[in-house]
Amino acid sequence: MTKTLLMLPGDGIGPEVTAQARRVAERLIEQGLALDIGEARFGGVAIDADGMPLTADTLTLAKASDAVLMGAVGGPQWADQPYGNRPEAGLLALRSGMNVYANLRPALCFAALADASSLKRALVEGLDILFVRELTGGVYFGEPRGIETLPDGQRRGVNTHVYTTSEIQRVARTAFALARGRKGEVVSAEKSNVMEAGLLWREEVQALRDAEYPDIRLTHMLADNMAMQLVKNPKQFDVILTDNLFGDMLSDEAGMLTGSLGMLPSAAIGDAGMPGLYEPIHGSAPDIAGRGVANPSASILSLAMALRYSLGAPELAAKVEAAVEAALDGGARTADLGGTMTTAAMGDAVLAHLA
Ligand SMILES: NC(=O)C1=CN([C@@H]2O[C@H](COP(=O)(O)OP(=O)(O)OC[C@H]3O[C@@H](n4cnc5c(N)ncnc54)[C@H](O)[C@@H]3O)[C@@H](O)[C@H]2O)C=CC1
Ligand SMILES: CC(C)CC(=O)C(=O)O
Ligand SMILES: [Mg+2]
Repeated sequence: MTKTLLMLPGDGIGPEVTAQARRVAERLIEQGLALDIGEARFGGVAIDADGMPLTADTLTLAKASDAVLMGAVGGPQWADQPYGNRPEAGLLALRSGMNVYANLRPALCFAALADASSLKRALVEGLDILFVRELTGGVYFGEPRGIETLPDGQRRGVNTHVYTTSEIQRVARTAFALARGRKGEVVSAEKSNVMEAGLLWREEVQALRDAEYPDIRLTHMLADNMAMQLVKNPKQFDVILTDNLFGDMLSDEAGMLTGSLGMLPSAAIGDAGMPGLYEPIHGSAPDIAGRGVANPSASILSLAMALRYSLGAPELAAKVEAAVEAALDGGARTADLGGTMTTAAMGDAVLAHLA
């Protein structure tokens, strides 16, 4: 049966990198993949055209698709929007609306890029970490939130870091299940020493492991220590389970271990059979947008994750990943990787291995 992919290119470098992922998807369609590709406005461009970053129609389309491939949203043009109408608020609403609570962020160091990392080759060669980040709860979503003016004239900004048992359990189940197909190890990161929500996280993850996944080796690590351990000895980690905020920061840090933030894809998934949301972990990169120099690898690798987790084509996912690896082995490099290739030339280099 023909599957459907909704593309949401978004802002900044989003349209530039998703254009290359689209070329890859179109090549696979030429080769027999049964896939319909649609596209909709999302983020800042949707604010400009429709007055809001995520219209009800776009959310309906996303939920009716098998997979959504998002570019990136945000930029200085929309900095004066009311907070709840910013491009980034649209992304939070999309994640929440699709109920994609588990964000898989693989940090894989391709052999050809071991010298592109800011760490020494020996520390990153063969690196293969899978972050499982909680995506629809925690401090990005907790209530109350806002900025208020106090009686004495000071202003007070409030966000609430909050988790419930079920929110912790469902993402932890995803991490444990994925760990069974890897090394059977999970390290869970929180700040249980200073945050009650972190203590609850630790207790619930441990209880779930004891009750349902006794075969998994679970350890707990405070998130600040993990930030340090990731640059000291990143290969000690296999699956990392963490919350929305710490997962956001720790996975960007891991991006540099692999050579560039422009290499890291992600998959946001929910309950079995529901559509997934796929996106690079990077943002809209206003500093390089419009110049055609962004690295499209993370977007192409996000398409591969969509093929694996939502489009029923794991063999094509592996084929796309192998094509990216072959392009890198052949010397293909955008500026972030120390090269001079344009975004489109990098796309060409990947397509050359998908003949
Ligand atoms: N998922 C999303 O849509 C996200 C959106 N954002 C938004 O993006 C905007 C910019 O945020 P920043 O903090 O600058 O983070 P960013 O991830 O956009 O950029 C950080 C740095 O990495 C570089 N970079 C990122 N992706 C790259 C790529 N594919 N190729 C080469 N270089 C790349 C950028 O040029 C920049 O120097 C903000 O409005 C932010 O809110 C940030 C993160 C995620
Ligand atoms: C809502 C996003 C802009 C947050 C973020 O940086 C991310 O999810 O990686
Ligand atoms: Mg981020």
